[in-house]
Parts: sequence; C-alpha cells; structure tokens
Amino acid sequence: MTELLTAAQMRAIEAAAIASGEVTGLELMERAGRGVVEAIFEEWPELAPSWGPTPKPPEYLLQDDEEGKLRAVVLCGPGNNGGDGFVVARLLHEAGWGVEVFLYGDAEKLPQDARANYERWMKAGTIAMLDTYLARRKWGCDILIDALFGTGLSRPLCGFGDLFWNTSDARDCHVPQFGHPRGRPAIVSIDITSGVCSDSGRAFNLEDCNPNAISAHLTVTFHRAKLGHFLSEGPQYTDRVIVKDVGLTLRPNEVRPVVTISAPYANWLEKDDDHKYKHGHVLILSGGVGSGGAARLAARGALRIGAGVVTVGCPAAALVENAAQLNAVMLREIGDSGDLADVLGDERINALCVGPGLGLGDRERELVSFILGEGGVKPRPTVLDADALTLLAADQELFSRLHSDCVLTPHAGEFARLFPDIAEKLNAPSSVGPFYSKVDATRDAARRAGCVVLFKGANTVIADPKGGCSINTSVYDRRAPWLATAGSGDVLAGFIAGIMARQFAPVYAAWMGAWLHTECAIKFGPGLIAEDLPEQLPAVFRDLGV
Ligand SMILES: NC(=O)C1=CN([C@@H]2O[C@H](COP(=O)(O)OP(=O)(O)OC[C@H]3O[C@@H](n4cnc5c(N)ncnc54)[C@H](OP(=O)(O)O)[C@@H]3O)[C@@H](O)[C@H]2O)[C@@H](O)CC1
Ligand SMILES: Nc1ncnc2c1ncn2[C@@H]1O[C@H](COP(=O)(O)OP(=O)(O)O)[C@@H](O)[C@H]1O
Ligand SMILES: [K+]
Repeated sequence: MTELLTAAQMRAIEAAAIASGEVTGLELMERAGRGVVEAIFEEWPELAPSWGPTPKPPEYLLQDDEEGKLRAVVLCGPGNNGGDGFVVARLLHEAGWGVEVFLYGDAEKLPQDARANYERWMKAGTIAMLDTYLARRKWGCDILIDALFGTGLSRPLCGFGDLFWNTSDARDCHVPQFGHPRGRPAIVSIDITSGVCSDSGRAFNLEDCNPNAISAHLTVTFHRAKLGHFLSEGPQYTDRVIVKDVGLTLRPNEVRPVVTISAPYANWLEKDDDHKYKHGHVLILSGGVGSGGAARLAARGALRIGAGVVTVGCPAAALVENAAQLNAVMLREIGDSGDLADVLGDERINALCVGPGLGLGDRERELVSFILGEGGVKPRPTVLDADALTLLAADQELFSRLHSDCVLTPHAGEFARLFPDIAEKLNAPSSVGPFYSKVDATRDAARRAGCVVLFKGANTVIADPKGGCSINTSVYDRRAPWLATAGSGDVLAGFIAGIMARQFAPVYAAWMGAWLHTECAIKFGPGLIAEDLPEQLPAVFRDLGV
C-alpha cells in the first residue's frame, strides 16, 4: 500500500517538518531539484555525467550547437515549482550541460525560497521570459523541464496552448531509446504535469485548447505520489511517475491518506485441510432464459478465487440452459422470494452476489428486497452489481436498506444513476481548483449508502462509509485497457463475493477482488475476454506464492 496525497496534505506535511525545525523550505527545494536530476539520470543512464568533465551526447541525439553539450531548457513558473526548476537548472549546469531558463511571471514576486534559487541560478546563467522561448518555435534542447506549475495550480492556464500541443506531439513520437526521435526533447515534469489538478487528475479546461496540459515522458514527484497522478486524465499526460524521497516523514495521525492497493500477503487465501463448506458458500442470482451468462461468469470467478461452494439460482425455465453450462457450480431453482427463503435456509450460504444479468422486473425487485432484509431475513455479505444497482437507483426504500456488509460495484453509468447529484458534481466543468475528484465522489457515495462502494474504471476507487479510501490502479506499469471487455465486471463481482465467502471483510474483499482482477488481465494480456479472467487466477496465485 502506498499513500497518495492531496496538495493540502503535502503542504501540511511540509509545513510540519519546517515548523519542527527538521528541515528548511530551502533545503527541501534543494532535495527536490536533486531528486529530479537523479531521476533523469536513472531513467536515461546514457545522459549521466561520465568520467570526463563534459558528458558527451549519445549519437542518436542530433546536436546543432558547437560545443556538443547536452542541452536542457527549463521552464519555470511563478511559484515553488519554478523554484525546483532553478535548482535543476543549476545542477544540470554543474554537470556540464548547456542550460537555458525561461520564466513565466514576475521574478520580483517569486516566493522566498524560489527567489533564493533564482538568484543562485543568476550567478551561473541567464533567464529570459517564457514568451521568448515560445516565439522561437524550436525545441533547442535534449531535455525540456516543465517547472511551470505544481500543486499550487488553481485555475486554467491561458496562452499555453501551443506549448501543450507541441509537448503532446513530441511525446507521441517515440523511438526506443531516448523516448523521442532526433530533435525532439525528452519532457520531464516536476511534481505534476503543468495544467493538471494534483488532487483530481482533471486538467483545467481551456476552451480553445486541447490538450490542456503539458505531456511528459517522465514526472518526478516528492515524498509520495499525488492523487492527480492516478485519477481522471492525470495518467494520460505522463508516461511514468517516479517518487523521490526528500526526507519528510508522513504523519498518519495528521492526515488520512488514500492508498493504492498492492499484492495481498502470500497465504491470505490458503485453504486449510477442512472441508469445502469451511471455505464458504456463495449464492449468485441469475436472470431468466438467455440471460444467465453474466451470473455464470460471476460464479466461475467466485469458485476460482476460492469459495468452497458456489450455487447459481435461476427461474425454473432457465434451469436446463444453466445446467448445460455449469459443472462444478451448483444450480437451484429460485423463482421468487419464497424459493429464495428456502435456499437461504441453508446457513452455510455466507455470501451473495446479485445483479449480473438479473433483469429489472418485479421478480428481481422482490429478490433484491428480500436479500436486503425484507421479511426479517438475516443480512449477509452481498455484492450488488449491474441490474441490482439500477433497481436500487429507482427505489429509495430499497436503497435505504443497504447495510454495512454490502458492496456496490458501479461503473460510471451506474454510479450516475445511483448518485446523480454526486456524479453531476464530479463531471461539472469547473474553473477553480482543486476539483472534486473521483475519490471525493466515491467517499460521499459510500457515506450515503452506508456500505462499501467500488467505483469502476481504468482506476477503480473503493471507499467505505467511514471515509477509508483506496485505489486499484490500472495505469503506468499496471496498464490493462483490454480489461474493458463485456462481462469483465461480472467476473469482478464474483471475485468479491468469493473472497467474502472466505470471511474477509467486505472492504478487504473489494480491494483484493479488484487487485486480482487487474493482475489476471495483465497476466493474460491483449486479446482477453471475460471468460479468461478466472482462468488466470491459478497462475497469479502461484506468482504470489499462495
Ligand atoms: N510541498 C512540499 O513539500 C514541496 C514542494 N515543492 C514544490 O513546490 C510546489 C508547490 O509550490 P506552490 O505552492 O508555490 O505552487 P506552484 O504550483 O509552484 O504554483 C503556484 C503559483 O502559480 C500561480 N498560479 C496558479 N494558477 C495559475 C494560473 N492559472 N495562471 C497563472 N498563475 C497561476 C499562483 O498564483 P496565485 O494563485 O497565488 O495568484 C502561484 O504563484 C510543488 O509542486 C513542488 O514542486 C518542493 O520544492 C519541495 C517539497
Ligand atoms: N481502461 C481500463 N483499464 C483497466 N480496467 C478497466 C478499464 N476500463 C474498464 N476497466 C475495468 O473493466 C471492468 C468493466 O466492468 P463493467 O463496466 O461492469 O463491464 P461489464 O458490465 O461488461 O462486465 C471494471 O472492472 C473496470 O474497472
Ligand atoms: K510541473
């Protein structure tokens, strides 16, 4: 698990460290700049200073200046992000690079530490205004450092359209080594790509410009990654994010960070020597004739992830169809709530999954209502997905019966149906940051529902009603866009129900279900269809040492 911070949390940590006398702001800025230079040399070792005083540019870089030096252009903004940029300029200059610095804003108004580094840089080189650089219409460098705006960006940027477009163009043209063809620079953003809100990942919208932010090959951030590196459009604007330690200590009592989900401990799903019912029994409700595929996918997922027994319940007319498709999964007739009551009389059924392919009629409403406690049935850990979410959205009374052992798993459309006002806030165009984020939205939804909400997408955000929140990332090195395939959400619902049957808490089941779902997709690779997901679990488990 890694914490992801908001700008305010980062500022609070920084301020506490400075107030305690642990470090000064100037020292932090120095460490930040040093971290950026280190990260550049780690990313492109061929650029690191070699034995001689002047690093030689690699042959694949087209050099047109006489000195044959590596060249950096550093674009500095009006705040401390710009201050980090001055440090980077100085350090690259000391490493033998030719460095040009361009400033956006008024040098007289720079904050104190940035101003100090501005003056230090002025002893080594010169500074021109950013417009001079933009007017050149030439990159003129091997590395472009984006130190324009970091966590302090609070409103849309005007006049940067061409720069944003050009960096996007440069980033798209990849060659294997340096990440760009001859004459185009590698682009490195300090802290976050300028134009992106560090809390939400949303780019500040510009009416006349697309893209709305710098596009970078590499972003170097400090202490911890920020939410904006993972949410919304944030990941689209950079290929990679490296976190550099600047010697700060996170104080968990002062901030409640969102965390990224990581691998479970190795033996978490190990089965002991006991019999199958000790490993839990999942009941999955299916729709009628021709609508059973989704429930069967969920059932396969629940069984593979380790539930001891999985039963699909369907109307009488669909029994033959399901029987023809299921072997290890058991089958029961469940036409109405009376049948459901009979089946649930078996106390060993300890997790439910309802919604995939269920349907939206009276029978289905009655079943969901029964599961949520109508008629006094004991509430059990339940995943509500797909059609169950649509039924909940249409019926306030049903929604009000959600309990703390429920997990809702909406995609964006279902989320908007269930929580229209929250979705509206999330999607509203806004000009003042920090923006309301997917994390804020999921937390608000979980509080309202009184249960775990897992909000799907390229990055899946999971929140519990007490405000705990985590992200299953599926970007950068965990990128798996092929997971967006019909039925993959049904398998996820089955995974979560299967883990709950093993008596893990709903929120933990949601974390691990989502994490393993992405791992299965990564393991399989492109070409994946939903049926493949459960079949990857044994290999994923082997890798984990389960
Ligand atoms: N926290 C830490 O531990 C560490 C932080 N460090 C670094 O500090 C960075 C944060 O610095 P920061 O707070 O000075 O903010 P930053 O992003 O430089 O910009 C703010 C400036 O931009 C301006 N501005 C805003 N929007 C604008 C617009 N649309 N158009 C024009 N101007 C606009 C805004 O003006 P204002 O809104 O006040 O008018 C203000 O002047 C952080 O990202 C990291 O790099 C590291 O040094 C070490 C460890
Ligand atoms: N770009 C993406 N990268 C990784 N995972 C994705 C992406 N888009 C969607 N997903 C995941 O794919 C699954 C799709 O689920 P869902 O939308 O319910 O589809 P379906 O209803 O067809 O099963 C979710 O787990 C979601 O998080
Ligand atoms: K930046």
